[in-house]
Amino acid sequence: MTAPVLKVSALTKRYGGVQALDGVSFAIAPGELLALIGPNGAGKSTCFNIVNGQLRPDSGHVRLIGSGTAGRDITGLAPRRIARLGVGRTFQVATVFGSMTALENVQMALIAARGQVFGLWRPARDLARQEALDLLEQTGMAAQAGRPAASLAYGDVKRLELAMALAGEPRLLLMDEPTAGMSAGERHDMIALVRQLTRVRGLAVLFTEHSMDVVFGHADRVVVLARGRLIADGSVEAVRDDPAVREVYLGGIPVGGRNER
Ligand SMILES: Nc1ncnc2c1ncn2[C@@H]1O[C@H](COP(=O)(O)OP(=O)(O)OP(=O)(O)O)[C@@H](O)[C@H]1O
Repeated sequence: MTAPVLKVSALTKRYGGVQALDGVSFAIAPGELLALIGPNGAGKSTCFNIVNGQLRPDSGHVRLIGSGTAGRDITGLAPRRIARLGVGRTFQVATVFGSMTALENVQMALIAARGQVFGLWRPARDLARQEALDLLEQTGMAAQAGRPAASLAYGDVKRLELAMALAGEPRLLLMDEPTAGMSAGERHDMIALVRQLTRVRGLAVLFTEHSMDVVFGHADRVVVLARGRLIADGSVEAVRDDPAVREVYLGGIPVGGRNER
């Protein structure tokens, strides 16, 4: 693997009597599309929330690695600080402002990412306009720029959310079930777009996903959690054929052999 952008080492997290994470370690490289999968309750959300600072692990570390550095320990930093260091996130339920247009939503995201302040001498509608249009173009949303977000189709809202996440110029993007609620065609289009963005921008994407067709059709690598433990980390082919994955994750059913959870 090329030098990673992020490394998690020996993460553990317990909620009362539940061991949600138990010594989980993996890394992700620039330009890589890495799927984090596992059955319900495996620890995926806990892992995400630790990486972006919403949760503090009981032990273990998250390191963000810059070019030529051994890595900055970001464990337990506030989510806002982690975001500013280059870790973005999209959520299962999209977070856009319905009454604002798609363009205004992305402008807001750009302004917020830069910590810019509205000036009385300059109308807000002009701020970051071209950059916002560029991001809408990159996410296939240029034609929808002037439409209120509330009037957009579901798949387009998810694209808009992606454009907004890119406004922070992340080096790593965490995507929580990016294709949840989509039809098979929409799922394919969405993940193909994400795939393209990883290639063009050198962006690393860590995503959780229940649709096995998305994971095994598009990911570069797959990390599998089961009851808080990492049971596999490898290529799509290696993970699909891994007996431990078949047994623990899908009870012996060939992984990727069905489309839905
Ligand atoms: N706040 C909490 N308090 C107590 N237990 C929790 C809490 N959050 C998660 N858990 C438990 O920790 C374990 C891991 O949960 P987590 O949500 O990380 O799994 P997941 O893989 O994201 O599951 P899903 O696919 O269902 O979203 C589960 O057993 C869950 O019930």
